[in-house]
Amino acid sequence: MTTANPFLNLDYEPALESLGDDYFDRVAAAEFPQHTLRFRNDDVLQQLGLDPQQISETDFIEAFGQFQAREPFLALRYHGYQFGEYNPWLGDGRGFLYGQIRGTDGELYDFGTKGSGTTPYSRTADGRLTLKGGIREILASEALHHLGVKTSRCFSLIETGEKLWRGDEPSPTRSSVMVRFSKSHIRFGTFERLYAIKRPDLIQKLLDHVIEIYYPHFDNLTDKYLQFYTELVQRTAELAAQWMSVGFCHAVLNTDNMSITGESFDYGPYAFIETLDLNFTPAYFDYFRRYRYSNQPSMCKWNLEMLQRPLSTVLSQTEMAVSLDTFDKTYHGTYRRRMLQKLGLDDKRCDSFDAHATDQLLTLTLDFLQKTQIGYHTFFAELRHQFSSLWCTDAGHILRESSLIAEYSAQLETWRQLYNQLLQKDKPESIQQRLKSHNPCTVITRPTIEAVWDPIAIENNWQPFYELLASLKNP
Ligand SMILES: Nc1ncnc2c1ncn2[C@@H]1O[C@H](COP(=O)(O)OP(=O)(O)OP(=O)(O)O)[C@@H](O)[C@H]1O
Ligand SMILES: [Mg+2]
Repeated sequence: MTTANPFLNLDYEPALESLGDDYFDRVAAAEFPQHTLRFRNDDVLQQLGLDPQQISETDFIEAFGQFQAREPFLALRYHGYQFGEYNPWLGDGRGFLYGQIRGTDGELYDFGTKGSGTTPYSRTADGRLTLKGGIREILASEALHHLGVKTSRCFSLIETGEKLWRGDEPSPTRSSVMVRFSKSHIRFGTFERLYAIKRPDLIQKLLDHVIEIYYPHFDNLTDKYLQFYTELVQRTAELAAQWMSVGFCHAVLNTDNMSITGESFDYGPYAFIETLDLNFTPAYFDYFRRYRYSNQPSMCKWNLEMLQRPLSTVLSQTEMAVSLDTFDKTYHGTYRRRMLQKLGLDDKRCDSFDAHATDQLLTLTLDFLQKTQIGYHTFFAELRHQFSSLWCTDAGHILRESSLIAEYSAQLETWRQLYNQLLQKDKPESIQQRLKSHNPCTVITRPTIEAVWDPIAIENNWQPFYELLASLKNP
C-alpha cells in the first residue's frame, strides 16, 4: 500500500520475523477511543534520516496510535528470572515488535510498543500503559541518554482516552501507548525460554541471528559464541557502571529486562538516588532489597551467570565462567573513570600517573557522600558551579563558598589537599569543561517528576514537562 504517511513507507526489514514462528505470536493492536500526541522524539527521526519538519502529528497518530496499514505485529516470547524466581509465564503482554528499521548509521533498530493491547502473554492484566508510566519512561530514557548511558529511547507517546485502574497510582488513571526505539527487544529471557522448552536448535539459530546483526565483527570467527558472551559481559558491566555513576537505580533487573545488546530499557519503578544511600530500593514490592542501588552490578553479573544455562547448549560453561570473571574489572574501571570525570579529572591521565592518589580521592569522596548523606547530585553540581582556577593553586579555596558543605567543611580537609594536588596537574578550562559535561543541573529525582506530573493531572498543563525535557538535553 502506498500512502503519504512517511512512517508507512519506511523500509522495514523483517529480520526477526524471518526466524520463523517459534519466537513470537502475531497479534493485533487495541483500538483506542482517543489519540492525542503527547511526545515525539525528533532526535530519533533524524537518526532515521527523516526530516522532523516533514512529519506531522497525524503521521504519528495514524502509525503509532491507530496502527494503520502495517503488519505483522509480533508479541515476542520470553521467560525470565524475576526477583530470583524463574517465571515461565512472561512474554510481551502489553507490547509487540512493530517493525525493524535501519538508522543512518547502518545499524538495525526496533520499534516496539508498550500499552498497545492484550496478547497471549497478558495473563489477567489489561495490556495497557498508564500515561504517568509513559511519562516516567520518557524522562528516564531521555535523561540517561543525555548522561551518556546506553539506553532505549521513547519515540512517541500518545494519550489514548481510557480509564485504567492501578494499585500504585490514584485510579482511575489516564492511559497511553508508547513506541520505543531500541537496539533490540531480544532479552536474556528470550534464550531462557528456549532452554526451558528444550530447544537447543532454536537457541543456536537465535544466537547466530544476534551475532550477525548486533555483533557482526564476530560473525566469521570460529569462536564467535564465546566472543559474543565475553563482549556481552563487558557491555553489561559498563552499563551497570554507567547507572551507578549517574546515580540511577533501575529497580527491576529481572532477566526479562536485560537486553542481549547490553542496552538499558524498561523504566518502571526506577528512581535516581537523592543521596548516596547504598540501600536505596525504589520498588515497594522488592521486599528483600534485591535490586537496591548498590546491588546492581552483582545482580547484572548474576543475570549473566543465569544466561550461561541456555548458552551452555552451544558453549563450554568453563569458558563462559572465565569470561564472566572479567565483569568486575570492566565494571570498576568504567565506574572509576566516570567518577573521576564527575570530579573534573582527566581519567586517562590519572590511569598513567596518579592511580593511587585518584583511587584515594574517590574513596574519600564516596565516604563523605555516604556519611553525610548530603545531596549526591547537588554535591557534583556544586563542584561544577563553584569551580575556580584558584582551586588549582590553593586547596583552601575548594568549595569554600559552598553553603551545602559548610557544616562538614572540617571533614573535607584531607580531601581538599588531595583534590588540589590532582587539579594542579591540569588546565582549569579543561577541568571546568569536564565538570560541566559530567554533572547535570537537572536530575529527574522523584520530586522533580511529581512536579511535572501534578500540572498534567490537575489541569492538563504540559508546559512544565516539556520544559523539563528540554533541560535534559543541555545537562
Ligand atoms: N498492564 C499489563 N498488561 C499485560 N501484561 C503486562 C502488563 N504489565 C506488565 N505486563 C507483563 O508482565 C511482565 C513483566 O512486566 P515488566 O513491567 O517487566 O515489562 P513491561 O514493562 O510490560 O515491558 P518491557 O519489558 O517491554 O518494558 C511482562 O510479561 C509484561 O508484558
Ligand atoms: Mg519488562
